[in-house]
Amino acid sequence: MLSLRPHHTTFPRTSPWLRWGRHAGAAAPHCLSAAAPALALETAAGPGSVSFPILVNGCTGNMGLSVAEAAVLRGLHLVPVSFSSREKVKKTIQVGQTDIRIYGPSAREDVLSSVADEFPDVIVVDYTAPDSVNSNAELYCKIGLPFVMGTTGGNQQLLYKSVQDSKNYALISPQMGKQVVAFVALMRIFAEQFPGSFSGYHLEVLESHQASKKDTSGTAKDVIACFEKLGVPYDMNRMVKIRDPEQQLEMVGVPEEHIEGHAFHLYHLTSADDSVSFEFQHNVCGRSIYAEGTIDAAIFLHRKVQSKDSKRIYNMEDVLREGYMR
Ligand SMILES: NC(=O)C1=CN([C@@H]2O[C@H](COP(=O)(O)OP(=O)(O)OC[C@H]3O[C@@H](n4cnc5c(N)ncnc54)[C@H](O)[C@@H]3O)[C@@H](O)[C@H]2O)C=CC1
Ligand SMILES: O=C(O)C1=N[C@H](C(=O)O)C[C@H](O)C1
Repeated sequence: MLSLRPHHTTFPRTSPWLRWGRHAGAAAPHCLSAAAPALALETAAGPGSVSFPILVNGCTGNMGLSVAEAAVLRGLHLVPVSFSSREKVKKTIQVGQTDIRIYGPSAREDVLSSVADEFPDVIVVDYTAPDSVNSNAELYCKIGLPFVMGTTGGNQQLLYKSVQDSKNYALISPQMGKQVVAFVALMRIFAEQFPGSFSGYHLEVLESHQASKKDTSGTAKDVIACFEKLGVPYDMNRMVKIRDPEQQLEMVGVPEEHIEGHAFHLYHLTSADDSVSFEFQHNVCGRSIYAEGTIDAAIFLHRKVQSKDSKRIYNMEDVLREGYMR
């Protein structure tokens, strides 16, 4: 019998992830192993083939690098510049045949303006840090650079307002993994169809990410918003955030090779009298699902810009609805 009780701050011995963790051996084959060929990325582009310049901001980090590699594999033209939060950085990063020069913050506006002149059809992808979301977005909007914002956190209301006010094009999503996006969409439709249907239920949420993740899962926040509509209030401060590699190995069951890149989420609902329970999980090993989704998002946004679509702000559900769900 599951016994997730309110106000647990640590894992109870009977936590479903502890149970699940015992079967990690069975779960692991579903995850990409570290020895798998570099990303299971197709070289073919999505629906129809297309190529355009793409600038990936945050190439010094894990997601930025994965997206840059995926862009090359999908035949996009990688613009050879990216940025860092640190001023004194004399660095280049090689991705495929391209040497990407990394600039400090003071050069951002000049370099981006030159990029906009040289590559008028460029799409910018941002995978930086939560505290850079708003300032980066404001700059892209000021210069008129369409962007895909994969970075989570920041002030989301302000982010949307910046894009709206500038009439720039943007695709914003804390989750680029298309199958996970479809799951979140399902939860949203569920909540819209049956609001309040889980009134009286109790919700526990656990998320586990690599230790370097600074913020709380943006995806979990979106799913929780659906549970709230279903009638289950939730205090975000109660979310169990696991960043300790030992706990991830022993309790969560993350395969060792993915301790530095995983996103496991568990939502557990219990009825008031404990007689009914529901459990939802979405567990990702590695980053290929996000990198592939991000390239689809960039291709989608490029098409919207080229066709001068009147809608300016998109999310990943828009991408899926237009047939990019492969
Ligand atoms: N939308 C999605 O599907 C996903 C979103 N993310 C989000 O992407 C962001 C980055 O994640 P990771 O790559 O794992 O982090 P990371 O820490 O590996 O990389 C971030 C990089 O950005 C650099 N950076 C920080 N501020 C910057 C700035 N102002 N300008 C340029 N570069 C800057 C850092 O030096 C670092 O190299 C996080 O917010 C994370 O939550 C991560 C995975 C999937
Ligand atoms: O930082 C990550 O790794 C991830 N961040 C996104 C989020 O916060 O929802 C998506 C996924 O969980 C991976």
